[in-house]
Amino acid sequence: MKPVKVGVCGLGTVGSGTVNVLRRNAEEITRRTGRPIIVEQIGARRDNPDCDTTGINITRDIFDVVNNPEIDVVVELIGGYDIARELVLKAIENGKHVVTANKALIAVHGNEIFAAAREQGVVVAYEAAVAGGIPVIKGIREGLTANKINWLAGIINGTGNYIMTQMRDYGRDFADVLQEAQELGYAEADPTFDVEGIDAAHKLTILSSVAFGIPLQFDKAYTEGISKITPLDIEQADELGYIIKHLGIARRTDKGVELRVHPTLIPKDRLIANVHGVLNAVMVQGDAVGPTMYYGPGAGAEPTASSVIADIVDVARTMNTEYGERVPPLAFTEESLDEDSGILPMEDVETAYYLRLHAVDRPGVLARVASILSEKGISIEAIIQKEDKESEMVPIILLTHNAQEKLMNEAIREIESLVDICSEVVRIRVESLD
Ligand SMILES: NC(=O)C1=CN([C@@H]2O[C@H](COP(=O)(O)OP(=O)(O)OC[C@H]3O[C@@H](n4cnc5c(N)ncnc54)[C@H](O)[C@@H]3O)[C@@H](O)[C@H]2O)C=CC1
Ligand SMILES: N[C@@H](CC=O)C(=O)O
Ligand code: NA
Repeated sequence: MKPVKVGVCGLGTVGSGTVNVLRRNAEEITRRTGRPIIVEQIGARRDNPDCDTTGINITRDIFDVVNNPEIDVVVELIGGYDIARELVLKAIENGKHVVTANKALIAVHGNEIFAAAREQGVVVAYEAAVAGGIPVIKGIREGLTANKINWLAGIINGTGNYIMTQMRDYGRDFADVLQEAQELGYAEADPTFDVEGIDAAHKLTILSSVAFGIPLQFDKAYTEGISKITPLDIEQADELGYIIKHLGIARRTDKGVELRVHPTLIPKDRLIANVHGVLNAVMVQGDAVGPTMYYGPGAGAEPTASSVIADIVDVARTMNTEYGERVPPLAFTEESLDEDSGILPMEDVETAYYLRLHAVDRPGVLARVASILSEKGISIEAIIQKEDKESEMVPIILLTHNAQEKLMNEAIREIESLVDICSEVVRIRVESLD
């Protein structure tokens, strides 16, 4: 059968992984696809020593690839927002199918890109954009199609999980581990995207759309990173029976959709609490199936290539069908996307909290803190007051029951204004995930 001709734009970590795996497993892939998939052209600023490109046409201008009439599928692996958007829109205009690993692009410009793809009748596939090698988009979009999905929660940034695991298990320094994650090819070009939760928010935005059938709304996601997590909080959480993980959480409530990324205490006995290193996991709760979890490598050259190539194969299988016969890009038909389903402001979210205060060791401090919380209707589940014979200051750890974020913000402001409280209150949200 006629081969499918692919043009790869960007020959960094994922680009080289994709070319290497496509070539190494060519025979196996053809046995599945029924037709060969060949790399016709690569657009790259420079050669990559990790990738043998012998016999492949290389151009330094990625727009040569989208304008090449021979090419059926453009694979966008340059990353970033602006040039990637221009490249993908041009490819679509030229009638090419597109495969991308770029979550920033899909989360921010996806609504525009999918509309353009529909207009042209082409596919834009993005499995690699969420949780690297885990086929979670396919899992939700196709495998869970019978379900009303109520919530999902995931460890969806490999770099962040790798850093937190290395810090907790080996006491390593944050900056050292981040540098290692960059060398391993896990981190984004701008690693603050990983550390400050922006990358996770991109992925959560995409997951919420395919799970709930809502337009992509990255600008409404609440985002908090991992840079403020301290060894002391990791230790205290452990004593209370919890582990701290950086989670993306999307939940449908009567008031709107929660879309939030932040460090979270989760009970140590949950399966997802044991997902460490560069591994990712996404829990998805469907009304028919119940709880499910998708687990595997969240970053890295070949794991990500695995998803990119799965998308290329999907395109190869469906490129000769009508647009309406294919799985819609966001799982729900475009007409049925719920435009009115608002994202809940963070102040309206309800969750439980871990609070750590530093107080002067004087009688009555704890009572005053408890009274502030109680006036806001926030009830306390557990308190640990540490003794420190060498200091007048003591750490106090509180676990609360569910409370509205707005009321918790007010309570924290009042607690911080007490004369016996010596520093900012540390607040980490707590989720039971059951
Ligand atoms: N590294 C990973 O584990 C994963 C990365 N991704 C996504 O995959 C995409 C690529 O990521 P990586 O391969 O890690 O990045 P990378 O930085 O290793 O590779 C990007 C390559 O694109 C090239 N490039 C950028 N702009 C270009 C232009 N205008 N013309 C020609 N070449 C250009 C760069 O020189 C670089 O070689 C990004 O969107 C990233 O978010 C997704 C999942 C996992
Ligand atoms: N930088 C990302 C790469 C995969 O999406 C991560 O670390 O998860
Ligand atoms: Na994936």
